[in-house]
Amino acid sequence: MPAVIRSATLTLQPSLATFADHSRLRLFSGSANIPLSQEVARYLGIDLGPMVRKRFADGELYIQIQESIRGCDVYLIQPSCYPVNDHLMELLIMIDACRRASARQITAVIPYYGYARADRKTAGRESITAKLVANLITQAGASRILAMDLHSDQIQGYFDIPLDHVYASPVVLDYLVSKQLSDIVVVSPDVGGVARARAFAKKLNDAPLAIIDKRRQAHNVAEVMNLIGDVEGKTAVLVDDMIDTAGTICEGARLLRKEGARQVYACATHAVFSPPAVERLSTGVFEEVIITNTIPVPEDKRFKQLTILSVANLLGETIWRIHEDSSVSSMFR
Ligand SMILES: Nc1ncnc2c1ncn2[C@@H]1O[C@H](COP(=O)(O)O)[C@@H](O)[C@H]1O
Ligand SMILES: O=P(O)(O)OC[C@H]1O[C@H](OP(=O)(O)OP(=O)(O)O)[C@H](O)[C@@H]1O
Repeated sequence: MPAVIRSATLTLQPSLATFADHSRLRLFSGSANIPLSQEVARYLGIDLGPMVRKRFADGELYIQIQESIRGCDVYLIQPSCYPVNDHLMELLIMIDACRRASARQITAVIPYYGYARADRKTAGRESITAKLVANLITQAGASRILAMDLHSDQIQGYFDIPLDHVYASPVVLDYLVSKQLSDIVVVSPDVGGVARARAFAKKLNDAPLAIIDKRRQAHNVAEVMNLIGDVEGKTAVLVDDMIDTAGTICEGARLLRKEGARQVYACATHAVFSPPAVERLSTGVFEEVIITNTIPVPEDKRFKQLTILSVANLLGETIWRIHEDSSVSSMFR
């Protein structure tokens, strides 16, 4: 089922485009999301750097950068999405290869940060894997990180190297505004997402906010309890960082319908889409499911109500600003 893929309206400032000095800027893509990397490269007006990536007979990975990057500022684009361990290892090997090739600065561009939900101990004898991953990336030789919509803010502090954290919300808001929806109520599908939903509501002319009280009795099992706020007769816009098995967002949508919402939209940055997400999302409970391309969505995971928005321009602009030592936060004001 073809989904609509839309690019953000964001464009390079002409002055930057005209006088762009790309001589020290190098962009390489891991294998996790090559179409996104190509779009970012297009935005920046450069080619992706040549790199050999292959597997030995025993499954071990081999990476070789195929041009000199001595003294260069290198940007490595790799979301650590499924299969997370392979993509993470690939990123680590790419960083190591760049470090040993005398790159001046290595920025790991991680549009989706896997293992982010293991960001604290929720029970005894657990790992804080999000911190372990931060240690691995830093130890491999990254000098800075560019991440998008991290599951929780504390992950920023897991890195002792500079981290730029950007939001996909301008792209999603742009699209939502273009739909001219009326009587919107922004809904957080759980208490953990309230700050994100509140910021979203503020940008939608201070739309009212509702909150769902979600519990998890077991991993990957979402149970919604109560709704705080009024959705009767309104257009409910559920906002989340990711859709994994879609339990959270679908249980939430069902509750909103039960409480009288006229229509329900789902907005999430990261389309993790583990089974049975697609079956759950395509039942018709949603008017539209709006996600971005931080994680590639293969054809067989696309459905009628799905809209994919591109964050490539946003990432490209951020990379340019980092490279130029100009403000990143001013993009979001
Ligand atoms: N990748 C994961 N998928 C599902 N659940 C996960 C994953 N990594 C960690 N978790 C568990 O999620 C909760 C997070 O706790 P909250 O209170 O909802 O923030 C925790 O039980 C993790 O073990
Ligand atoms: O599609 P699903 O399989 O339901 O998973 C996605 C949900 O899981 C995460 O929240 P989490 O349960 O970790 O709660 P939190 O936001 O309160 O940390 C995430 O923020 C989504 O809400």
